[in-house]
Amino acid sequence: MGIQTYLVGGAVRDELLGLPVKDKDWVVTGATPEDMIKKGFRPVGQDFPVFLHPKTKEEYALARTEKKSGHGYAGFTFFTSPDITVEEDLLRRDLTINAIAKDDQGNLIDPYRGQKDIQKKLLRHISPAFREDPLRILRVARFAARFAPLGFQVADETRELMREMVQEGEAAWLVAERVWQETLRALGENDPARYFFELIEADALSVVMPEIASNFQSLSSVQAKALTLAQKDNAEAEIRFACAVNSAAQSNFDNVQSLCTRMKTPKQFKEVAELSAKLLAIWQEEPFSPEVRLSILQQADGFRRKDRFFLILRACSFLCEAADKKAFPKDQLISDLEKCTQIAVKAFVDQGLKGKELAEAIQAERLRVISL
Ligand SMILES: Nc1ccn([C@@H]2O[C@H](COP(=O)(O)OP(=O)(O)OP(=O)(O)O)[C@@H](O)[C@H]2O)c(=O)n1
Repeated sequence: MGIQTYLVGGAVRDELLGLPVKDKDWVVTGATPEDMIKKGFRPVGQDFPVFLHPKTKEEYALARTEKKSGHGYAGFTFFTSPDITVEEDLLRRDLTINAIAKDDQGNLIDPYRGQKDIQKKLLRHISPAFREDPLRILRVARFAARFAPLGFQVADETRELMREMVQEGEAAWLVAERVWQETLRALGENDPARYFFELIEADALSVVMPEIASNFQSLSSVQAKALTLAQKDNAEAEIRFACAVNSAAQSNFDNVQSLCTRMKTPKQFKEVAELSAKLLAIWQEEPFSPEVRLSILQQADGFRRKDRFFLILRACSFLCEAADKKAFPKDQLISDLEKCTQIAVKAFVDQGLKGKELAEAIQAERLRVISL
């Protein structure tokens, strides 16, 4: 038989979909780790049968079978041997469309009918082994978010299986950091709201992100609409996140805070989400006087954190638009900020003002310029 190399996974899928191919993953059959090292490949990690190509640095994995040995994501043992066929390797994978291989002659090896599912636009699991990895619940939701605009749907039986896994408590084993990683990737997809809807369909959102489960109960929720507006405007991930987690409820601040802390989201995501919720509440509840506008600039630290302030303002705008509320006064606040930043602080210092006095004088001047 000798050593055979196959292109697998996302690269083959994307090629068949006519999409640009990003990462190329390869599977090698008929080889031992020693064979790979002799050919100049570099092993990745200690006991994982994955190697980097000496030139391209692409990943070459020895064909393997996997077996679950515990709960959640940690418990996996795998078995690798030169006898394992590419078909056996494909069987352990998640979705049929991800389980097509291409040999070096260009022939497709498609034992689980991935091409047919590409035609039918179905995200369908390959075998009951799908349930061995709860992360796949999130992956399916993420692939739905990516491919929904191409007309893809999750197959009924896969939805059913995902629901069963959640009922059996499998989703509860997902560590928060993994949930965040998948969620961040999903936020960048073409239909990010679909990710949350698929998790609702599987009854998984209330397990992995209970703090925001109520935000996606309806397809036309404000959060879903805001998230879609943000995506259409190519908005940054922080803005998309702020749209997804926002809620008019008073308990929202605590919810966002606990969600971000639990998932260990980067600081900027937490701050943009919290501050946009805060600014919206101020704007909705108080008259939009120069004093309130100045207080908004200060509370959001717009003077020092201008880039972050713009993210917050855009998140607020999408949320207001989605709620059919009057437009958020983004341009007004930007203009206020510009006027304030033009104040020559030096003139006050030159007058001999210091400390509290200086701060008060600048404050008064800021209020004066934005009231003009
Ligand atoms: N929990 C997982 C992770 C990965 N895979 C398999 O490993 C391949 C490579 O995984 P990955 O690079 O994460 O995904 P891609 O399908 O390449 O998708 P992306 O375009 O998002 O990288 C997948 O196609 C799938 O066959 C899997 O079955 N189960």
